[in-house]
Amino acid sequence: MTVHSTPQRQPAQPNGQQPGRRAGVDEHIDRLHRLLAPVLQNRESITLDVDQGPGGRLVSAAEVKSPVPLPGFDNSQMDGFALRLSDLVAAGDEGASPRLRLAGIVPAGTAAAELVPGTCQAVMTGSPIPAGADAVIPVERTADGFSVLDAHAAGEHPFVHFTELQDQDLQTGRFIRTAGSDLQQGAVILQAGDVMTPARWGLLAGCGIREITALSPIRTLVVTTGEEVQAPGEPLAPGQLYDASRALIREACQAFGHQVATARVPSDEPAIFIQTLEALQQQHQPQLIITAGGISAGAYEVVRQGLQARGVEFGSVAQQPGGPQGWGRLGDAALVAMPGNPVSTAVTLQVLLHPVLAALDPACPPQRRVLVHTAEQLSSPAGLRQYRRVRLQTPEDRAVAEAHPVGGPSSHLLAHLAAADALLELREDDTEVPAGTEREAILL
Ligand SMILES: Nc1nc2c(c(=O)[nH]1)N[C@H]1C(S)=C(S)[C@@H](COP(=O)(O)OP(=O)(O)OC[C@H]3O[C@@H](n4cnc5c(N)ncnc54)[C@H](O)[C@@H]3O)O[C@H]1N2
Ligand code: MOO
Repeated sequence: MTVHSTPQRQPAQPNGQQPGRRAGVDEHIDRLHRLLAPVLQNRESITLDVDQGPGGRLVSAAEVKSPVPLPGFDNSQMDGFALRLSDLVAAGDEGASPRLRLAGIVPAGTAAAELVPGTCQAVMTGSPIPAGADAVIPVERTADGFSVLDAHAAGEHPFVHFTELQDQDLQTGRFIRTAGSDLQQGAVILQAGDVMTPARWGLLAGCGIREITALSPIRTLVVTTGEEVQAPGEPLAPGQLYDASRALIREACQAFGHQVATARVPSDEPAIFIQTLEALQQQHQPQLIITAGGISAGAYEVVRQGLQARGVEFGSVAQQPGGPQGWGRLGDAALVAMPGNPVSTAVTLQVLLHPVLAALDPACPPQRRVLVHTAEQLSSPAGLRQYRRVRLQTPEDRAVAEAHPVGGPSSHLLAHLAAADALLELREDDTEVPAGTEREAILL
């Protein structure tokens, strides 16, 4: 959505942040948890067509039991001949290689006739096992292979000569996949809260189930702001830049399992911002609203100016990047106002929001943390938890990866963020961190 800016912009009143009072990172995570928990408490469910598949990360809303066993019937694991082992043993009694008459052919997808004693039937992988047969001998263990099928088709009843049989070929049940050996009829195949993996979709379809109910994905509305920010592809006037954060937040939230709508409000006029935001909220009915930009100490802080009057709080978190933060309710939705620098936005998503969503939403994959060793000497401001963009490399003789910084700590270094594979977490009391120090990193 595009809204034209007003020619005269109103400077913001002095920053609403409490000077000197910074919340700790964990304290702010708790705060976001308290904000989001009631909003995400009663999730709606949706009905999904198993054969179509909606895509995305979804979670089952109810238990599902299988109406059928798997396999659904005894069937062959090999292309070969179904027979009764006692017939085979009897046929080889004289020491000669045993032979049995071919009495029928069972293509996959057809019903098998009962096995006549002293005969065998040709079966393909997946063919039903004729009643009375107790093993399948693979076609490779016969003298003439499936050429005997031609003779059978011509109306003859040729012998099948079995050769090079070994002890394991003569085990009862050999190469028969019995009904229910994978799954019993009535067994629970999905619990409420299970994440829908490709194999689970396959299992539902394999059990012939047409519909399931899933938790409705969290609806998230992403709104980027700032008169200087333009949509990719538009011409840039002096001082303007492209909207990187909308794509960045959209993809992160989709990876969290959300259904995402996005908009850009290129107006630094708080009244226009609020009006547009309310229209978007009405249109998309989001449970979570994420804004980016316009919250710090500048003269034109459209998000803070607009939302403070609606009870949204703004303050500082003792982390870098991502210090300035806003949080609150806007009607039925929880709102998280993220700082505008793209790396600050990314750190807010990964460090502050992700653990809260992972705790509250079974569709959200967990944050992945690993222990690493710093590859070089680093410095960090006292009192802040600093997140450095790093590449992880594990030397051949080590078990723990080394974290190599990618660029400096500044929050505009988007290309460096894109080149990193983790956020190295330096602690509040870290000031000079020697190479080889063990710390945690969050995988991106
Ligand atoms: N005097 C102070 N100045 C600043 C402070 C402070 O405490 N005192 N905090 C700094 C920190 S830390 C951050 S982070 C930023 C946060 O600022 P805002 O949230 O108000 O964001 P903006 O000013 O709107 O933008 C900051 C920066 O990011 C660019 N931007 C914004 N939106 C996008 C987007 N969608 N895609 C790409 N880039 C975007 C914008 O052009 C600015 O360069 O404030 C510091 N200043
Ligand atoms: O805390 Mo800001 O996010 O560094 O640039």
